[in-house]
Amino acid sequence: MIKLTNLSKTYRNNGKEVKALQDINLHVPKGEIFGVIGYSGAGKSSLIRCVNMLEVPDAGSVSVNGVEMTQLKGHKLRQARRKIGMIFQHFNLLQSANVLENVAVPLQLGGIKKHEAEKKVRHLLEVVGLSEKAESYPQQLSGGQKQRVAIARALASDIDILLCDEATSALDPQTTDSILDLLLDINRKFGITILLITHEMHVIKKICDRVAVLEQGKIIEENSVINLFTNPQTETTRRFIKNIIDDDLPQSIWEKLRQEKREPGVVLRLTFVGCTTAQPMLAQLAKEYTLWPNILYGNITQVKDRTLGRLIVELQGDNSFVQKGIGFLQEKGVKTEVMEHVR
Ligand SMILES: Nc1ncnc2c1ncn2[C@@H]1O[C@H](COP(=O)(O)OP(=O)(O)OP(=O)(O)O)[C@@H](O)[C@H]1O
Repeated sequence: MIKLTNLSKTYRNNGKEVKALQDINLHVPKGEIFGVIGYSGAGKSSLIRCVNMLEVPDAGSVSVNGVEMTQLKGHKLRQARRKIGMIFQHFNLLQSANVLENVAVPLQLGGIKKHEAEKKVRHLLEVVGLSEKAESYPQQLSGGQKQRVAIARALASDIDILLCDEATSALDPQTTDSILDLLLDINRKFGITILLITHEMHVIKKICDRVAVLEQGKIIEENSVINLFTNPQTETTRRFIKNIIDDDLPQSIWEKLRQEKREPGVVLRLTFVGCTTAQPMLAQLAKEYTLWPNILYGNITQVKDRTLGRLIVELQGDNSFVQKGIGFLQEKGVKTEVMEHVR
């Protein structure tokens, strides 16, 4: 649906060059929610704005629904853009127009009759949960309500694709979640493909199917979200994940483990996906391998519709049994990392 191939964008100001995007390759299939995450200045805005040609790339291809966007101009470009909605961090609503009029803007531009437009707008306001606010003006709305208006306005054009440019960055955590739920809802109900950019891993974790990590204009990692969480490849990704799942032990516990006279063993980080709970496996380790699992940390979280569990356990016992125990866990599909050997 969206295919970026060898995309590059360099800004040139007063003889200075900034390479904002370098050789980007990305494919977003129809119906998917795809997230691009990166720190400030990574090139996220440049990337998303190249999809609808708000920013024109210097090189490479932008194919949307099989149409090469870089080749379009004038009327043809406007026509292609009509199928690509966009929402922004600061909502971009007309302050002098009420909610109804704001949502009706694309319909008026499309020449739809007033009473038909109003019927459609009222339906869309119902979809985004804002029927009560049809006559209100933007300054009378909360941030979350303003974003709902912007989403309804995007939907008014019967879009195939929605681009979300840091759409929840100005909102508090609770409102962020309600807007993310709405995005998930319209993705499922209308089959709209969503490409979003964000600097918050929470956004990726809650609604995205796949994710690309952008750093200094380059994609340094791309994966399904669950695989990114279970098997991050770069330090940047690990840092993003650590912001929401901090699964290292506090220094005081490490010190205690190192100072106390203990049986030899290992400290393991276990990662398991799905509804498997680690508990029976730990009981089995004790029973079958005469190991003593000591749980030091535990966390279960939701990654879109999958469950991701993390445990840090100390396994005490004979080394050959420890190795067999690790083999047993791996056979059961549990990712096992040795954090430290305790002697
Ligand atoms: N119009 C411009 N002229 C010159 N440089 C620009 C322009 N727009 C962006 N840049 C530069 O390009 C790089 C990428 O910027 P971009 O806004 O795409 O990153 P970003 O990841 O979206 O950052 P942020 O999260 O802070 O918005 C940055 O170094 C930025 O300073």
